Formats: sequence, C-alpha cells, structure tokens
Amino acid sequence: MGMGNAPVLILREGTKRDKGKDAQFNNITAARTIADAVRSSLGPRGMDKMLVDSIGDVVITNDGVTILKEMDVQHPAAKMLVEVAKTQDQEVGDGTTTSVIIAGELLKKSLDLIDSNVHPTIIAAGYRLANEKAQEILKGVAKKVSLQDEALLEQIAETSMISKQVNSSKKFFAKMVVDAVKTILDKDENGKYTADLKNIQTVKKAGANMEESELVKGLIIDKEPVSPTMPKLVKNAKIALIDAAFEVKKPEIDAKIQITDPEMLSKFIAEEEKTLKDMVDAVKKAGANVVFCQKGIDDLAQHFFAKEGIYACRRVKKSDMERLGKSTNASIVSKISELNADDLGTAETVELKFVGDEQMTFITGCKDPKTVSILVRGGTNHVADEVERSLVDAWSVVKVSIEDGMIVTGGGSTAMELAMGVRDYAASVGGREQIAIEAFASAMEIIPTTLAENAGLDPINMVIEMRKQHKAGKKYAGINPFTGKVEDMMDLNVIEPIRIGQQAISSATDAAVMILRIDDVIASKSAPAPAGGAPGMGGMDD
Ligand SMILES: Nc1ncnc2c1ncn2[C@@H]1O[C@H](COP(=O)(O)OP(=O)(O)O)[C@@H](O)[C@H]1O
Ligand SMILES: [Mg+2]
Repeated sequence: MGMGNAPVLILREGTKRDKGKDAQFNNITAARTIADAVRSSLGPRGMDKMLVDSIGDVVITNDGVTILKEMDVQHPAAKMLVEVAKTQDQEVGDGTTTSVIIAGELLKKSLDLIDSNVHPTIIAAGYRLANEKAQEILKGVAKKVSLQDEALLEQIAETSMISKQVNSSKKFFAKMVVDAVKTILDKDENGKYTADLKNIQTVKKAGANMEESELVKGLIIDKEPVSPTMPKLVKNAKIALIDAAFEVKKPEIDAKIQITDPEMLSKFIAEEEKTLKDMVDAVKKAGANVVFCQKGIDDLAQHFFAKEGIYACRRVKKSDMERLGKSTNASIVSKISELNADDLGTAETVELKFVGDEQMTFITGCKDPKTVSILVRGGTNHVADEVERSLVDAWSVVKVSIEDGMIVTGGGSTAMELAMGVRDYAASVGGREQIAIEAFASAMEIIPTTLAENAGLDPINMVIEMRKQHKAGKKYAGINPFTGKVEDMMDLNVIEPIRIGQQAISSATDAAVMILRIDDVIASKSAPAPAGGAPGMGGMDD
C-alpha cells in the first residue's frame, strides 16, 4: 500500500474525541446536571443539602456556591457552571443558585434550538443581544436606595436570609449586618461609597443560641493573657505588636557550656534573667501596657510582665497581628530592644471576656474604627458555620446595595419583567436571531418556575398568573412561597440589590455562549472522563 493512503495519526492513541452535535449534547447535558443539582435549594422554601466529603465531614447548606464547591465536579463543561457560581460569589456574594439555574436553562433552551437546526453561533449571537437588552431593562425597573434608608437596607439583608436556617432570627441579624457595613464604609474622592468586606471579621463559637451572636466595633482575638495574674481589663491601651520571642536563645546544638562551679551557674542564670528583664523593660519603657506577641513568651518573662501589670498574649496569628496593626495603628516590631513609643497602637479598652467557657480578648475603641468583628454563635458547629455563611450573603447584599444605590424586587418578579421585555425586543430584531432571543426570554421564567416548584405549587399556573398580572402593569408581581399566591413583592419587602441580577444574567450568558461554541472536545487519555464515560474501566496497571 502506498504511503499516500495511510491514515495520518495526529492524536495519541486513546484520545477521546466528540465532534459536532455529540460534543454539544454532552457538554450541555453535563452543565445541566450541575444546574439540576442546586435547583431544589432556590428560594425561601428551598431545601438544604447535606454534603459528605471523602473523609466524612458534613456540611449542611442551601448556599449554591458552597454546594458546588463541595461537589467534586470533573466534567470540563460542568466546571464552567461552577465557575459561574464562584464569580457570582466573588462579585456579589449572593445569587449563586440563581446564576447557575439561569445558565442551565439557557443551555436547555439552546439544545431545543440545535435540534431544530439553528446553528450554535446564531444562538450565541442572539443570547448576547438578549443579555444586553436584559441589562437595560433591569436598570429601567430598578429603584434607588440610599445610605439613609436604613429600614430598606435591613429589608435587603432579610431577603437574603429568608431561605436560610437563620430565617427565624433575620431581623436580629439584619440590624447587625447593616450596622457592620455602615461602620466600615469608605467614601472616595467622587463621593462614592465603597465597603471593603475584609474589614469584617468573624469569630465562631458553638454552644449558644444564634441570637447571642454579637457585633463588636473593634477586634476579637481568640487568645487570653499568658498569666492569670495579669489584668483582665486595660483602659487607654498602648499596644505593642512584637514579632520576636521573649525567650533567651538556646545555645546551638553543638555548643556545650561547661559549668564547673556553682558560682558560674548562678551567674549564668542571672544573665538569662537579666536578658528577659531587659526585654520586658524595653516594652515598659516604650510605654506599652498591652503586648501581642507572634512568638513565645518565657515563664520568667511572663512573670515580669505580670508584675508590671502588662497584658500579654503569645503566639498570636500573623493575620491577627496585621489586623491589630491596621486598626490600632501600631507597627509590628521584630527587634524588642528597638521598640519605641511611635510603634505603639492605641485602643480605648483591651478586655478579657468569656465566650462560652473560653476566654477571648476584645479590643474596642480603636484609632481606626473601620474594623468590626462579629462573634458568631450557634447551637452546634454546623449551625454556626451556616450562620456565618448567611451573614456573608447578608452583608454582601447590603454592601452592593449601598455601592450601586439600586434595588429590584425578588420572588421572580424582575425575572418576569425581563422575560416580557426581551420577548418584545425579539420581535423588533427579527432575522435568525429572533428565535434565540425568544428562547432567552423564556429562560428567565425559570426563576419564578423554580420558586413555585420548590414551594410545592403548580409552576405552570403560577407563571401564567404572573404573566397576566405583569401584562396588566403589575411589575412587582411575584411568587409568595408562603401563601402560594402571586403578590406584590414591593409590598412584601422582598428586595434585592440590582447587582445580583446583572451579574447572574451576564455570567450565565457568558458560560452558555462559551459552552455552545464548542463543537469539538479532544480529551487526552489522562483527562477525566466526560459525562457518560464509565469510570474504572481501565486495566489494573493503568
Ligand atoms: N419572601 C420571599 N418571597 C418570594 N421570593 C423570595 C423571598 N425571599 C427570597 N426570595 C427569592 O429567592 C431567591 C433566592 O434564593 P436563594 O436560595 O437565596 O438563592 P441564591 O443562591 O440565588 O441567592 C430569589 O429569587 C429571591 O427573590
Ligand atoms: Mg440568596
């Protein structure tokens, strides 16, 4: 046989290749599996999921991004949907389930179109146009919110907590969260507010009712002073941050010290004592009455500190040291003898307080008050963890509402406005994209549909009723999962920051378009098997 007829192998043997509709079908199916996994957790009547990892640790949550992070997703297209949730989490902090459900629905609709021979690039183009229109409509239906609308801001925080275990205490936490965000707020040159959420710290401790959680305007350090004879409360604290040990350096391994007579021994001990005394004196001379040390504090040094009435903690975490530095305006010093008054930070009080049966150090009245700590309580560790996750959602929505100054109503009401607006727009575009834009419009209805489903309602009837009311101009009509009726979400105070929808729709569109445009999947032998590939089929020596 002549060379010209031999097949040219450009891919390694064992490479799996899916082309054309097969590739699209597989990718879309895998991505939709992800959306289906989180669907039942959407909304106030959504269910929680219990996730058990390979070593048996349990997480109970209905937070979309947490569910997806815990699932060990392998398929590349499915991973893109996990990315959608992560982006939503980073950019907004809430709406992760929503974003994934929308992406899944856009893909589902596109599969129908592909089946009826609409080319994926046309679908992608239509989705992009529809997304732009949707963003415009969102701004049109949004209402303004300002920093002074405290009740409204609390309402936004409450909406984000309705579907969580913290629901029964949402009023309590909403007040706390709005207070926290307002405290850390910054204003830039243009008068625009920004909130850096890194300035909110949480300290978790199980063993108490969640309403015993506490907002502290300052810092909580999970440490107690090294000696019980030290003061429990220091007012007008002058704080030294030391990144060095209050210990005498042990001699090198091979340097033996020969002690030949008792006089020499006592001299040696006296010297060690003097070194430690000098260290403590250096702190005292600088004027400090509180010391946070990142390293160890020798017993004798502890004794000297206690005698001077200095509050000293050892082995403080580096991240805590940095936070302390920032909020008390102290510099971290790594040479004790060089510590001076300028390096010290200040706070009105440093106090040892009981949290459950443990004691922690509370630093309040700081120089820069733009740091707050929330002491998170819950009956068990699982509850405390879920309280913390809910607080993160809540302060995130308050933050973005203040930053953007715009809100929309939830319960599927805004999604329905988008569905109707985008559908109208489709007709005006015409051409081959029209059908894709219409599909995008219908995909928006997945939000009220899922909310209805999760509340045990008939989704079709509910959506028809909503369409009717929206056509009649009731743009806040949405699903009330508690009464099972279509009601005015503005009246019910179901309010969300506009950024949830903006981000969810644009990243869902991006992901859908990206997945749609793939028509060739080339997986090397070692790559994880795409959906459908049976695992464990390889030989023993694989
Ligand atoms: N009281 C309520 N009535 C109707 N819908 C609500 C209510 N509270 C929240 N929702 C809706 O629930 C959805 C959010 O559910 P959630 O489980 O928090 O998912 P996500 O991860 O997307 O934030 C939003 O569509 C929101 O409008
Ligand atoms: Mg939410």
